[in-house]
Amino acid sequence: MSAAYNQDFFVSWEELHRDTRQLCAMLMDDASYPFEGIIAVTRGGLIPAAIVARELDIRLIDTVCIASYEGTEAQERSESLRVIKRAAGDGTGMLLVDDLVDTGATAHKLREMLPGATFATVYAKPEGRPLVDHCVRTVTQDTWIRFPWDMELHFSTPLVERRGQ
Ligand SMILES: O=P(O)(O)OC[C@H]1O[C@H](OP(=O)(O)OP(=O)(O)O)[C@H](O)[C@@H]1O
Repeated sequence: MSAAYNQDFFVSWEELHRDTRQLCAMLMDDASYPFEGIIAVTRGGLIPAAIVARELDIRLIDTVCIASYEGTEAQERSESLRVIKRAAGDGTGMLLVDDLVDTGATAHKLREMLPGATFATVYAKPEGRPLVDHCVRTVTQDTWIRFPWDMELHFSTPLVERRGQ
């Protein structure tokens, strides 16, 4: 974890599912609803996008594929992004879905490429929040969100044993 992150926020599959459904309810009140299709931002947006597609009965799903270079500490986040695949058009009528907006660097690039799209993320941090139209939950900038696909179950030592009491 980078020194800029001081706390973890663990998200279970159930929480992610519930939060994404809540996002869907918000999206149904958006001026652009119903959406013609979804553009999922790989990779983190793929699972929320599948849930949104199910809830909003959307079958047209495109992707925009973005990867981060392993940068030096001095390298700006925006300079470390590499667009592998774009989505068709300018995004008009489409719903962009990602799991998270953090610094906003990815969102900034997406807005440039797809100015017509409505942009939704499940979670947001303050620096990136102004760049998305909808999100369910905001966490502090120093929080690292631990998504369920990055986790695995482990035995948890009882508190008494951990503290040696
Ligand atoms: O607001 P930013 O600081 O740009 O960060 C947000 C982006 O970071 C995560 O993707 P990541 O780069 O970890 O790639 P992945 O989803 O393929 O793992 C997340 O899915 C967003 O796309």
